[in-house]
Amino acid sequence: MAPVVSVTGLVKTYASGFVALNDVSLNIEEGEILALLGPNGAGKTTLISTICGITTPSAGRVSVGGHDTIRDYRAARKLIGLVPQEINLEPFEKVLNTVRFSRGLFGKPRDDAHLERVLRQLSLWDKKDAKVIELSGGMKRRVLIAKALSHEPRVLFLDEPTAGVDVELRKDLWETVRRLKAEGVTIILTTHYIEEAEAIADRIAVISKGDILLVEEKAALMRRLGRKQMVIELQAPIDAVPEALAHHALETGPDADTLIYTYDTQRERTGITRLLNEIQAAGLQLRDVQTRQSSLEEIFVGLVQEEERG
Ligand SMILES: Nc1ncnc2c1ncn2[C@@H]1O[C@H](COP(=O)(O)OP(=O)(O)OP(=O)(O)O)[C@@H](O)[C@H]1O
Repeated sequence: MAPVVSVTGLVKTYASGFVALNDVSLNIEEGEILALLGPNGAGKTTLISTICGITTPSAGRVSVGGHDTIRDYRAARKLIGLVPQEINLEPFEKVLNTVRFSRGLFGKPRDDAHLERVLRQLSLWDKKDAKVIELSGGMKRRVLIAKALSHEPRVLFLDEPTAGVDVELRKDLWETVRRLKAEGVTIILTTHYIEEAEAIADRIAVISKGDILLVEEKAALMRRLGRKQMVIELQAPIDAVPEALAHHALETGPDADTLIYTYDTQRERTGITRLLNEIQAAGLQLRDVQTRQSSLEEIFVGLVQEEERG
């Protein structure tokens, strides 16, 4: 199946001469949730704006639903919903009107039943007659999402949708994103909350200094780059790791009563059985053993640091 969004050799050099996107190529499949992760200034917003046809590329091409975003701008733009990072709403307009107006901008016929569904999904229906200025920050962000969904887009871009949104509402937004995916909408989101990407994305793209460092299925990425740690609690603190265990590259925990063993789950042998046997042979008594998987956050920080070191 052809990708719903196809980005090829995209370069964006701003008038200042700054290269914000450096030969970016990326395919986005219909119906997936792709999280775009990257540090501040990496180029996430520039990439989204260029795909949405708001920023003109310096080189390369983008197509959405098979329509070139420059030659066939209107057809491409009709398929796209964009929730921008900045809240740019008319303060004295009523919620329903502002959403209805957005739909009209795309030349779609009036469909109040659709708008009611969208506003109800976003828990905004009881605010439909409120003026934007009367809403809280989280509600305004949901109005932005309602506007972006007003013309029934096939591809929805969310640029940091949960910035400044409380935990409860963030969970509600994730739920909305999942529901949209179930309806077949393709979703691309940027976020600084890595647990958000971990929770809802199918694939992760990491961008740094205008380059895409990787695009990979989340589960595969975590398997490939993830490490596991075994935390071994001892009955009593130790002064140092016994000589007999030195070849295991163990670390000691802060209270010297834990040993931390980092291993690669991809390897055929993890070395766990041997380690536990040798711990027993060294005369150490165990209190408890736990394992933990490194998080996407640790993987992400590692990747970006590697890139920075060049
Ligand atoms: N209009 C512009 N003119 C010149 N430089 C710009 C312009 N817009 C963005 N930039 C620069 O391009 C780089 C990428 O910015 P962009 O907003 O795409 O990053 P981002 O990854 O979305 O960052 P953040 O996480 O902070 O939102 C930054 O260094 C920024 O200063």
